[in-house]
Amino acid sequence: MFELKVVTRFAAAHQLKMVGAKCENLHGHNWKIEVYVGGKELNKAGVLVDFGEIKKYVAEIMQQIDHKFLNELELFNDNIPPSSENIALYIARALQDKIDGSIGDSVKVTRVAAWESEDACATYIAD
Ligand SMILES: Nc1nc2c(c(=O)[nH]1)N=C([C@H](O)[C@H](O)COP(=O)(O)OP(=O)(O)OP(=O)(O)O)CN2
Ligand SMILES: [Zn+2]
Repeated sequence: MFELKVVTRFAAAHQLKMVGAKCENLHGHNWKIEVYVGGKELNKAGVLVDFGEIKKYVAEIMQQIDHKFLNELELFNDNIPPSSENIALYIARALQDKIDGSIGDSVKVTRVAAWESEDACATYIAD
């Protein structure tokens, strides 16, 4: 098994109702996102998938959330609040959709880590 990692960043605002009172106030973060994809077979170029292809898809996904008020996006709601956990889950699903539609099922998103500060990170690990 091979695993690749691509790192990106986005800035956004959010409010979270279910955690400490401080987080109920409108505030923002500069999230650092680590995306991992894995697979067993290398192509003729000797790579699992071109880093550039994954970077392109991740950049497209970032456009949906960068510099947005996340609570107002259709991606999130009261049942799916824009926590770092749900942000990681959204990115994982959106990236897998793009991979399925282009590369095929030889490459899977294995993990997405969403760092909302230097010392706090939520990771979604695919089944
Ligand atoms: N499991 C999660 N816990 C929290 C999340 C989250 O997404 N998943 N998010 C928040 C809020 O976004 C909040 O803005 C962060 O609060 P906090 O951790 O307190 O951030 P600080 O940088 O201010 O850290 P201090 O240690 O309080 O200085 C909260 N929890
Ligand atoms: Zn926050």
